[in-house]
Order: sequence, then C-alpha cells, then structure tokens
Amino acid sequence: MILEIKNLNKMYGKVQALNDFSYRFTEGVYGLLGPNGAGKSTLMNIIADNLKESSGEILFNEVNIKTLGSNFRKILGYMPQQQGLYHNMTLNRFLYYMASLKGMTKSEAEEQIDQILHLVNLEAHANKPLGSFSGGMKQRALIAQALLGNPKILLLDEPTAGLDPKERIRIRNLIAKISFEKIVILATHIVSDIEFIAKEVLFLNKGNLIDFGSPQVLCEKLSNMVYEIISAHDGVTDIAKDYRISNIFKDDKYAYIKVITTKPPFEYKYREAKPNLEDVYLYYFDEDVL
Ligand SMILES: Nc1ncnc2c1ncn2[C@@H]1O[C@H](COP(=O)(O)OP(=O)(O)OP(=O)(O)O)[C@@H](O)[C@H]1O
Repeated sequence: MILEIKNLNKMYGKVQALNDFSYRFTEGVYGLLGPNGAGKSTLMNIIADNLKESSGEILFNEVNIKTLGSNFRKILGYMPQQQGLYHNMTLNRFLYYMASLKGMTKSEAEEQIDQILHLVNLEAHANKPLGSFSGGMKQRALIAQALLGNPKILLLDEPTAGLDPKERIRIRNLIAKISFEKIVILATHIVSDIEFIAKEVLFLNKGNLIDFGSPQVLCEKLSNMVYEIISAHDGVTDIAKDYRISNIFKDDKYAYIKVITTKPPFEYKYREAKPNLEDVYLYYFDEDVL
C-alpha cells in the first residue's frame, strides 16, 4: 500500500501554505511535526479531499485519488482538528450518523460500532450526550468516527490537543493499537505524541518539508551537538544568553543544562548528552524554552 504525494502546492492568496511537498507513505505511523502555521492541517485536508490543492497530485497504489473518487474516501478515516461536536447527540447516535455519511448500511454500522466503542474504551458512555464528555473522551469519540469503515488510511489532526498527560498517553497507546496495517498520518506539535510510535517523522515549517526520517536517524544527526553543562544554580541565566537550552534539571548542588550547539561548551564543565526528538525539534524550530 503506497500513498504518494507529488509536488503538492497550496496557496491561500499570497500565503504559500504548502510548497512543493512530496512524500511516499506506506503502512505505519508517520508524525507530521511543526509549529503553528507549518501547513500540517492544509496537507491533511488536501489528502482528505476537503480542500483543493493549487497544484500537484496524490496517488494511491499508483492511481490518482481523483480517479478513485468515492472509492478513495471509503478507505480514508479523518479526525479533524478540535471540532465542535453535536452536544445533545449521544455517542451512539453520532457514530450511526457518521456511518450513514460514509455510506455504510445499518447492519454494517451495527457490527462495527460495538467493536470500535470497545477499542476506544467508551462502551459505558455510548448512550450519554457528547456534551457531557471530558476533553479526552471527545477526542476518543472523534477517533472512533474516523475508524468507521476500517479505513486503510487514517489522518489524525492534533489528536491530543488540550489533553492532560494521562489522556495523552491513553490516546497515544490507542493510536499504536489501531495502526496495524494502516497508513496513519498524525499531525502534532507535541513531540512526545509520536516519538515512540512513529516509523518516520516529517518536519514541516512554513509549508516546507525541512527534514524527515526515523526518530533514530533524526536523533543521530544531532550527535556531537547536544551537551549537558553542569553549573551552579545561578549560572543558568548566563548560559541561556549563549546557548539554546533544551532542558534544565536541578539537584541540591548543581543545575544540569542540556544545550544544543555546534561546538562543545568548552568554557563550562560539560559532558556529551544523548539527543532525543525534542532536541531535534528545537534544533529546527529554534524555540526559546526559557
Ligand atoms: N482558510 C485559510 N485562508 C487563508 N490562509 C490560511 C487558511 N488556512 C490556513 N491558512 C494559512 O496557511 C498556513 C498553514 O496553515 P495550517 O493550518 O495548514 O498550519 P498548521 O501546521 O496546521 O498549523 P496549526 O497547528 O496552527 O493548525 C498558515 O500560514 C495559515 O495562516
């Protein structure tokens, strides 16, 4: 199974939301990482056929998805970014409603909905109105509707937005569980959402694909660029002036400051540190963490 994106461009007036984006996706989880405005949702929406590209094409198993038409939509599950749900609708009604929009028969829906409710761990809430759900339950309800029809391609746009760490882990585990034999593309700006479940990570910035690869390969690119400076507690402010800091840990005696830099911080006591995907993110997106 191959989903191939070829030279995709999207302009909103003068804003280039996607710039000549090309990629080949096969079975597995892909993390689409980038800050606000990177073009993640634009890409998802074009794949989901909710938005028209300015140019470029998308092929599924070498056939243009425009030719496949509704047959492509049938194999696609899409979880949009934080959506207003129908507050008075019960979860069960919502799922039947979404199943009918996907053209499923009532008996097909019946068969699947029970299984999906079990998978997302919401069986006990099937007859409760969506308005009574917590943030995490709402996100799981949205994942549930995306799973209707057992799609081969699953697009998840910021599935953990606004969730507490426990719910985030729960969603992450759920995604790992449902991704078998599917192409899953997950857009997020939270590195830990995909660090341990993504086969490949794509870094997107201002519409450009700036790097991609397995988390391991991406981290290896930063070897010899991540160090831990060991300093007195009051040294942190000075270090922040000269170095990009990715983490600070303090014990009773010292501050341990993880920095990303092209040359070792010779002026301090330091040791080499192991890069993680968050360091790679900071390296590319140059965000101030202090
Ligand atoms: N409907 C629109 N009209 C005009 N510009 C838009 C529209 N939708 C998105 N954009 C612009 O396109 C660019 C990419 O936006 P997009 O929403 O795809 O990014 P994103 O990576 O999903 O960001 P976020 O995490 O904030 O959702 C941004 O500059 C955004 O302002």
